[in-house]
Amino acid sequence: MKYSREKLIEIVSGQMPEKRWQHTLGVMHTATQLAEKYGADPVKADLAAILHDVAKYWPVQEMKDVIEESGESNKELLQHDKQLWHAEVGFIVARRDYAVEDSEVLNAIRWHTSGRENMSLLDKVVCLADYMEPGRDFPGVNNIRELAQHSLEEALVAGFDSTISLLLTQRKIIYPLTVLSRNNLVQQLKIQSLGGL
Ligand SMILES: Nc1ncnc2c1ncn2[C@@H]1O[C@H](COP(=O)(O)OP(=O)(O)O)[C@@H](O)[C@H]1O
Repeated sequence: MKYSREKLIEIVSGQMPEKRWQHTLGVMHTATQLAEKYGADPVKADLAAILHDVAKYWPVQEMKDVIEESGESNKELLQHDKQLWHAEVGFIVARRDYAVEDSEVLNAIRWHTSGRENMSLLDKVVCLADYMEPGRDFPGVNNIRELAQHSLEEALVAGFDSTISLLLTQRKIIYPLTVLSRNNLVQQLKIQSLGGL
């Protein structure tokens, strides 16, 4: 890491409006709690949470340039909704500008919006914290918070289902990885329930 936590917070908070920074503070708090509850590393959860939306308010062209110029980015993402780009850009700049080297942290930033198949424990913690931090208010958020008290996977499926349902009502294109991620979690839950028989 290039900066102290305090300095990192100062730099990242300066790149977004106050409201989005309040959301980030909520994600930091919730991600740390979830990490402690489910056995992920709370320090890594906190760092990924600080950086997860770092690029959210970057100009679209700057996000596009970063994705196009990076040797490690998924260029196919540029064919999909711009709203998805900030996670990939966050993943790239976390290493490039802030010298974050931990691949678990980098991946949790990268997959926090779309999810992916076989999400790591830290991916799940950060993605779920993004859905349910205290400042979130959307239909179904309380159900997600309740499910999170006993299962990361149950809560995340409810989170992805709410995103997918909203996109359906808006007749938007669904990024396929989110569907794969959701199905994979449902599969994990099936296996867990068979194990418990
Ligand atoms: N799987 C997806 N496919 C297409 N668009 C998506 C998908 N997931 C999220 N989005 C879009 O990206 C936006 C931002 O997602 P996210 O970063 O999780 O939310 P927020 O801005 O509320 O933190 C969503 O409101 C939605 O419009």
